[in-house]
Amino acid sequence: MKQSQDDLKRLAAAKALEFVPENEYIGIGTGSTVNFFIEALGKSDKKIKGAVTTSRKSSELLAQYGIPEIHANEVTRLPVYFDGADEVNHTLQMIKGGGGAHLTEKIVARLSEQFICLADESKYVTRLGKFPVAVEVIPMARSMVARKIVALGGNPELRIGFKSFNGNEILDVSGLDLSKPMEMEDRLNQILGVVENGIFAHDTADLLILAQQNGVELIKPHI
Ligand SMILES: O=C(CO)[C@H](O)[C@H](O)COP(=O)(O)O
Repeated sequence: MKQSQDDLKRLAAAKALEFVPENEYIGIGTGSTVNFFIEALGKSDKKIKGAVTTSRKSSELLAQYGIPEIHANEVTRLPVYFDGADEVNHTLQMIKGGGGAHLTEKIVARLSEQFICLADESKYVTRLGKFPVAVEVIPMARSMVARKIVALGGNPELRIGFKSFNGNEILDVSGLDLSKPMEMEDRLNQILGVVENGIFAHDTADLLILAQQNGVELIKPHI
């Protein structure tokens, strides 16, 4: 029987437990795949010291499972960070930010020695760019930033009713040319008023746990 997308997310989350180090702090991202991971971790007998998280939702879930939380400013490094993605390509560059948490996610990813991405097969793509790029903006610069993004070839749409963890707004941008993801990540971030965007071309994953209909595959970046 065909497994649902949620079944596959659960499978990736369960496999990820094998990579959780005991007695360490770890980084934990945001999203439905990560929710399954937190649940699996909470129900397992793995003992970690605690986790740095990237959203209120993940914090709440950690608390629900009795997993201690530690603030990012209290650690100098994390051995590993677990998170999902909206798209991931064969070099393990990603588009993230569907949940609007890409700024905190990039910070925790950069604090971590290893990034393990958990995804169902629908996320694995040969070319990034179908999923809109989330661009977090300072509210008063929103229109100015939107005009610059149009000049870059993108179509920005305000995410209505959404505020980021830091009180900023999100523009979801479709139509960008992501044939050179690093360049676009940098160009977007150079616009005054942009806080951070959801292209993870510099902060690639080190390992992808990909759940597919025929099983879970561990994928390293193909350079
Ligand atoms: O980047 C993210 C949140 O900002 C998530 O990792 C991404 O949106 C994937 O979410 P899901 O696991 O719900 O499919």
